[in-house]
Amino acid sequence: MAKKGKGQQKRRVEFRKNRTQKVRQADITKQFNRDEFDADKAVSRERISGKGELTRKRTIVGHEEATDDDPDNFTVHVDKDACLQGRVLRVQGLVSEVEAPDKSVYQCATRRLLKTMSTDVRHVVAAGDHVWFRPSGEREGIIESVGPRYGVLSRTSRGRQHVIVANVDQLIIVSSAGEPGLKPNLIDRYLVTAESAGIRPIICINKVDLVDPVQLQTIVGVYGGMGYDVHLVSAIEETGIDRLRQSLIGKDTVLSGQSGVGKSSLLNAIEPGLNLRVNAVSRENDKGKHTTTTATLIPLATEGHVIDTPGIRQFQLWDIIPEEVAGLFRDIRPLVNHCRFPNCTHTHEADCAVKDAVADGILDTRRYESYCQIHAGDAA
Ligand SMILES: Nc1nc2c(ncn2[C@@H]2O[C@H](COP(=O)(O)OP(=O)(O)OP(=O)(O)O)[C@@H](O)[C@H]2O)c(=O)[nH]1
Ligand SMILES: [Zn+2]
Repeated sequence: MAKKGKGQQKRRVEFRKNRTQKVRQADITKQFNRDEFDADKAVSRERISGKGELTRKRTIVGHEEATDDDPDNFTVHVDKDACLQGRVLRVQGLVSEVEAPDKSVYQCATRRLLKTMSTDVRHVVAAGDHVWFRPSGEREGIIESVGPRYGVLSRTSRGRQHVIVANVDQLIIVSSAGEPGLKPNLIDRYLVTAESAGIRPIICINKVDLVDPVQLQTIVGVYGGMGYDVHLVSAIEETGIDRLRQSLIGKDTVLSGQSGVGKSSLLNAIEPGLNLRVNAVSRENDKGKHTTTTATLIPLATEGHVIDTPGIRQFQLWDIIPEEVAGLFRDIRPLVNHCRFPNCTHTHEADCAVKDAVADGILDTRRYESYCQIHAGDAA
């Protein structure tokens, strides 16, 4: 018996040694491919309800390239000479506010044919959509076609995907170095949400004037090492603001983070008056019935928009199932294929490459703990 036990132990040690080698060879950082956030892919993720499986699927509603006689594939012919291209700034009931190329805003209804195509999305038109619309009357129009979507923030209600905002380029995760103190686990939650939606996350640590920069080295190292952009800024002292402002140009950006971290102060520092416009929209939303879901794109002076909704500012993880979480952690994803069990949850199993990576100092312990919390569905 004792002999067999020893043999087994030896095999395990061998197995682990081989695997550690393979993992090191894989060179984790190489796999953090920024091209994933390439807008061209126009891909959104959809869950096959009940099975916990994921497929990647193009969400195309009324794609412009197609013809009327092809009703099954969500295609509509658009007379481009009579229509304008625009961007939906927000949707309120049946009316969409659409920004034309000359920046004027049209109040648009939606063509009935498009509405009948609404099968797997609750609303045919969502804030952020790229549309073709036919102008009519005084700054009014009809939306004729909706372009493919990427970077979709959505939630599922009663088995249907409810798009809150589409075509978001990036999510700025705002946290603060002090008052309130840094909460890396909360940053991890936002990262998981962004990764799941295919939106490029940017980590912004505000109020660096309150701490010794040395205190932030570890966290900057961990996230920077994974390929994330990390900005250390102070809205009050205006440090790092120029670089942050640059990253917003020509992009559609959602800003989120806990209350009090300085989101409003940062918006003020980036562009005077921007925060006032955001606040005006928030106040207006508060009056409406759909407080948590009415997203609004607010144009920036330098092209691009910031997107604000009270619901998105402090949003929680949406629609993420436990089995998905490891794949959304950039530092854990390359390890999972090396676990002994294909359905390893990386929490209690033997011969788990993720746990071994923590023990070997390859994976940051705090990140692993964060994974365990999110996997267990614990609140931040
Ligand atoms: N020391 C320091 N304080 C800051 C900085 N930025 C903002 N603050 C202060 O932090 C507090 C909160 O700032 P806000 O900009 O209102 O924070 P917010 O994230 O918009 O908060 P909510 O509107 O509640 O979501 C205010 O008292 C600001 O003056 C900074 O860079 N350094
Ligand atoms: Zn494992």
